[in-house]
Amino acid sequence: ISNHMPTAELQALDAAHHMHPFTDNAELAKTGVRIITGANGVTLTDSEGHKYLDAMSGLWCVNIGYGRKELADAAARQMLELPYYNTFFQTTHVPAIALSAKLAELAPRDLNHVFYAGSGSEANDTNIRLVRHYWAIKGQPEKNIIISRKNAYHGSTLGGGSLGGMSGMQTQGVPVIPGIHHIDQPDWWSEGGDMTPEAFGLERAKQLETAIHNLGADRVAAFIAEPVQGAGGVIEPPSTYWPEIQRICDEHGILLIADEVICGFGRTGHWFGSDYYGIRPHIMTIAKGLSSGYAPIGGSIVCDEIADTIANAGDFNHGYTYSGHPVACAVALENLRILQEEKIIENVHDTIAPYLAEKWESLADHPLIGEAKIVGMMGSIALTPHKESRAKFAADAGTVGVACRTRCFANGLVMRHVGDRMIIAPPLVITKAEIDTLIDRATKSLDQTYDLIKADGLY
Ligand SMILES: Cc1ncc(COP(=O)(O)O)c(CNc2cccc(C(=O)O)c2)c1O
Repeated sequence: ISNHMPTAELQALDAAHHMHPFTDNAELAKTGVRIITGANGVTLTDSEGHKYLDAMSGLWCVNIGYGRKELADAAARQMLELPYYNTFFQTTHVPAIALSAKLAELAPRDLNHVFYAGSGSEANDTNIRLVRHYWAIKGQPEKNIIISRKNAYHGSTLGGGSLGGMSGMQTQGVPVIPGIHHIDQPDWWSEGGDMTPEAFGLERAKQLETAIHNLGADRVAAFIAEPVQGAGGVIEPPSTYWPEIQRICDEHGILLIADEVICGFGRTGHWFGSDYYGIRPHIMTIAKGLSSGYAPIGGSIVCDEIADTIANAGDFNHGYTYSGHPVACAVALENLRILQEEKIIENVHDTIAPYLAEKWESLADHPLIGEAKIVGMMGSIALTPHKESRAKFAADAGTVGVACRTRCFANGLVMRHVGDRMIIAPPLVITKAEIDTLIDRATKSLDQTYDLIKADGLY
C-alpha cells in the first residue's frame, strides 16, 4: 500500500479499516475520502495531483508551514540518539530539559514549569488534576469545580470533552464528569440580540461571577477558556470580556487556565493569546503550534505557585508514557528555533496579520456575509441571508457552510466551516501573494455558494 496505488483502491482500504474522527464514516465511504499525499509551504497535494491552499494549517497546527526539512532532520537525529525514554522514575533526557527551559523563557511571567502530554486533550485532563490537587494540598479539597463555556472546545478525552461545551459530544458516551460547570459563551453574533457587543461582553463575563456566587467561591477551583474560541467558530470575544473575566478571577481567588492549544505560538500575532489579551493565566494548555503538528506533543505550562506547591507535597500520581517524548521534544525545539530565528511571529504581527485582516474584513461586503472577524492569523466570517438581523438560513445549521466548504475544495482552497461560519487559520509563513490567492478563491467560492443557495430558495 503506497502513494502510487490507484486512489479508488486506497479509498476502499480506508473505508474498510479506518475509523475517522468526528466523521460520518458511511457517508465518507460513499463520497470517497480525499487522500493527501504531500505538502509544501501552505500547499497540500492529493493522490489525484490536485493542489489546495491550506488556509487551515492542517488542524490549526502547521504554524511554520509544510516541508521544513530541519524538523525531519531533528527527529531523525533524536531517533538515532535516543528514540524513547520516559521521564517517570527519577529519569529525564536532554530534549525534555531543553524544551522546558525554552518554554519557560517564552511563556509570560511566572509560567516556568511544564507538564507534558501527547495532545491538547490530555493536557486539559492534566489541568483538571493539577488544579484539584493544588487546592486539596492547600486544605480546600472541596474547591474542585471547574467552570468553562458552552461551545468551548477543550479536547475529546473524558476530561477535555467534559470541559468543552459542545452538546453534540456530550451525548456520545462523553458524560460531563462531576465538577464541571458551563456558562454561556461570548458569541455576540449568534447570541447578542440587540445588545451592543461591549454590553454583551460584560454580561457574559459577569455570568462567571454569578456562577461563582451560586456555587460558592470556596467550591470553584478554576475557570478555563480559550482566549479566542477556535473550533467553536473563531468567536472573538467583545473587548470588554477578558478584562472583566480577569477581574473576577482575581477578586474571587479562582485559578485561570488559558487554553492556548490554538492561540499559542504566534496564531494571534503574539507568542500566546494571553499576551494578545493581557490576561494572566496560572496555567496555559499547549499543543498544535508547539511542534507545528510535525510530531504529536501537548502540555501544560504551570505557574511557580502551583508547581512549587505540588512539588512539595510528595508524588503527583499522574502522567503518560509519552509525556515529554524525546523525538517530539526535539521536533518542538526545532520548530520554536525556526519561529524565533526567522522572526515569524514578529513578521506576522507587523506585516502579514495586518495585510490578511484588511483583505479578510473586506469580504464583509459580500452579500452572503454578516461579519468578518480576525485575530492575528485566525479569522471567521458569518454567513447570513440578512445582515442587519443576523438571521439564520431556512435550512439546518451548517447546510450553507458545507456547501461553501465543498466549493472551496473545488476551487483549490481548504477553508473550514463551523455551522454557517467559515473559518481560516493559515500557516504563519503565508505570503501576501498567497493571501491574495486565498481571498480570490474564497470570494469565488462564496459567489458560487450564493448562486447555489439562491437557486435553492435559501436566500
Ligand atoms: C482549544 C483546544 N484545546 C484542546 C484541544 C484538544 O487537542 P487535541 O486534539 O490535540 O487533543 C483542541 C483541539 N482542537 C481541534 C482538534 C480537532 C479538530 C478541531 C476542529 O476545529 O475541527 C479542533 C483545541 O482547539
